[in-house]
Amino acid sequence: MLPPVPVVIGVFAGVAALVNWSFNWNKEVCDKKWINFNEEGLKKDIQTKLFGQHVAAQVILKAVTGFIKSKNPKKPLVLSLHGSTGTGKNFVSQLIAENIYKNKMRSNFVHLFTATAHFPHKAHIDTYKIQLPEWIRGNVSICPRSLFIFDEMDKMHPELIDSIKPYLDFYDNLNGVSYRQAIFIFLSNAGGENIVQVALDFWRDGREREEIQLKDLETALSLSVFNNKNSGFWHTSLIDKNLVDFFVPFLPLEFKHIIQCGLAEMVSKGHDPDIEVVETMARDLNYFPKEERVFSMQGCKVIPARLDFYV
Ligand SMILES: Nc1ncnc2c1ncn2[C@@H]1O[C@H](COP(=O)(O)OP(=O)(O)OP(=O)(O)O)[C@@H](O)[C@H]1O
Repeated sequence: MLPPVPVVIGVFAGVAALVNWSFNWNKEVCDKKWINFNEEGLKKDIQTKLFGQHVAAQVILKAVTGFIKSKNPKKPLVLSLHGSTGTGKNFVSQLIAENIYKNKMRSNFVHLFTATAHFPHKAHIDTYKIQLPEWIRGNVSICPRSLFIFDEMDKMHPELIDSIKPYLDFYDNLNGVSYRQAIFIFLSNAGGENIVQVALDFWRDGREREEIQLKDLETALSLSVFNNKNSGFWHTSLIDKNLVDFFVPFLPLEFKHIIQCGLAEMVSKGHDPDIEVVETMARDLNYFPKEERVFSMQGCKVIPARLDFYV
């Protein structure tokens, strides 16, 4: 005998609910289960994984921790990271994401934007400058604690920069969306050569690298010394309204940091760390000044590819 219709419907509804639940239980949502700042984790990662960046480490740790712990931020956190290639700007942005979002860089609430890749055609700027704010607005309305990483900021079109300025500002809300929980990280090489100059001056004066303080680098990061037209523009336009909370300098890396990066890379590739292998690889890289070979030209960027030839 067949079961009565209401029982069949009930069983079907139950199965459907179970399927729906099992499908959704692991779906990332904008809540504490998925977004939970690990203050100690960030501190430890910055202290143990980021090499040779004592100034940036201190500023970033303070800025991010202070902002996330603040009950009532008046604006989103805006960090601008500056320095030459391969010094750890993308890397530290990843460490930040990893200690806020359970899904790390794969989180739906972490957004990486590279103007030259996402918006490559200058002729389409009028469309882009509508799309970019819409994209930010859409993401923050889904999750107020969104993280935006803008790479190659110095190559971004001035009108695009203008289009995102309102979201970095002190507004309570814009069209019903509040941006005060969001974090914006801008990455650029702008000012990198000035930071290098400070590091070189310290080295020539026989002073320890660790003596370099943020105040020694402030001129290097100041607007007056930026000569690139675009980076000058974005810097002016963000600085003039105090939209950037912290300008963070990344120092050029030395031989000993290349060794640290190399050993860490060996471990992450599943090898036993081998100092001889790493030293051989490190010696084959390019350094400046030419004679003394103090600072690495490409920072740690080429290490993952180079190491493969040595292990
Ligand atoms: N200071 C550092 N400490 C530890 N690892 C580093 C550091 N700098 C670079 N690395 C390693 O090198 C890789 C490339 O560095 P990263 O992408 O962060 O450089 P970048 O400063 O963003 O360079 P670019 O300006 O060219 O984008 C990182 O993924 C990391 O593995």
